[in-house]
Amino acid sequence: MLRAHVMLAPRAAPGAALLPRGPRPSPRRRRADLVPRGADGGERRGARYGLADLVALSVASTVGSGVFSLAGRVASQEAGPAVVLSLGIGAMGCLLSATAYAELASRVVAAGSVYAYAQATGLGRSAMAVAALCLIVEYSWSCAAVSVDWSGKLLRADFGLPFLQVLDPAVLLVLFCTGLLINGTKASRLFTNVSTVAKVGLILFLIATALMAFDAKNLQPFIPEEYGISGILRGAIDSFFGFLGFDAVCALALDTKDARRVVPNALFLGLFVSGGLTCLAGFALVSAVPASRLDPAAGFVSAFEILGNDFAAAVVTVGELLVLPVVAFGCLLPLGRLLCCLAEDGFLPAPLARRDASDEPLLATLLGGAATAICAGLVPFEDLNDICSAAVLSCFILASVSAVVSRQEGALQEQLRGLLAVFVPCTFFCLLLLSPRWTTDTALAP
Ligand SMILES: NC(=[NH2+])NCCC[C@H](N)C(=O)O
Repeated sequence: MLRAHVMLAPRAAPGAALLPRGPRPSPRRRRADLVPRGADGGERRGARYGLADLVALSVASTVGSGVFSLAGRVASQEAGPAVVLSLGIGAMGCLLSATAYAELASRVVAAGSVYAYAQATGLGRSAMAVAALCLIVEYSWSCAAVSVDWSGKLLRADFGLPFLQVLDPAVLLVLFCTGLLINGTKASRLFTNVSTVAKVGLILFLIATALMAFDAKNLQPFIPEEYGISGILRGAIDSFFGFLGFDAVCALALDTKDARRVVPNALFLGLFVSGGLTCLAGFALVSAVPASRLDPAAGFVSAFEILGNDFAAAVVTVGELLVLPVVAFGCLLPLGRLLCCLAEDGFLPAPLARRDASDEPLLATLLGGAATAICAGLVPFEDLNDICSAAVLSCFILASVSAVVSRQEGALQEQLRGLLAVFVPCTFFCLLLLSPRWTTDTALAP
């Protein structure tokens, strides 16, 4: 039997005190507040994450291919110096979805992200099932895709490590991330924070080094004739992947102090930092060398080679390998919590809902890690990428419709729910059918 994990409740219910301060919500929205069952506002005992941790996690799981692969690729093949506009449009698209996530996260404290939002707004079991499936695919397959991409870079760098001939580095990375998660919050938080600081440091180094070679001539013409506006928009679609991952923080709501305030703030702050760094890196790249001379597969490395700065090129090659694993980790972290939440609701076998002494979903994390390692070892990269993109888009659609439905009342809300019970699954299957056509050969092909 399905056990309601979150539910609609009147404003006076326990937990309402945790609603964010600031401008008072309109009376209409106040009546539709969504609060989790339980008198503690939904937080688990010993909620351990704060704003800085969540922003670090958001940047950790978001900043990656946008800087290291997509900026160079879009600049050299689709938009020229106007790559900055492509990146900006991609970031704006994610920011719009982030507003829906933030509104819901300020009203629902649960580990299930879009799944919990669909549940709390009463979208019905089919929408909840689609949400759960999309989230599992998003977390697990994007972790596998990032690991496969990282493994390709490692093998190309050819450090002469004999055991890499036998063991697949992508599988090893997923197992490493799983091991860290099992080790508990302390190890995970340390790894995330240290890797994020290193990643931000590396990107600031890239930006500063590239800007030192700034030449305004490289930005002329800003929109090359052969690419035009359509090139900028194609580039925006490709760069979209570079901004995904910001929603990972929603899955940590139960582990966060004052989640209703902290999670929405972390969503925006994380996306601002990630978006700002990625756009600035794109600008620095095309201002340092002519976009047409960049190697689409090796963005910054090729730029520094053209500039004759071998030291910077070596720093990027090694630095990228060191800081990318945290992107895979950021994808895997929410997966165990989601599986645990699904088990609590009766969608998955009950043992998966078990938590260890420090309240970590041990079995669910192990299962999620093992399944992801198998995907990383067996599924071709393009398939991972296509299905993952379809799943993420479905999650964004679900978050937006949940936000819209939760603002309505009475008969209109009922009608919308009925409509969406059909619309959501249909959209998901259409996206699945269409995905190979519009995402193959985009983003991170190794
Ligand atoms: N939850 C996700 N979809 N994660 C994928 C994150 C990928 C990350 N933005 C990158 O460019 O490497």
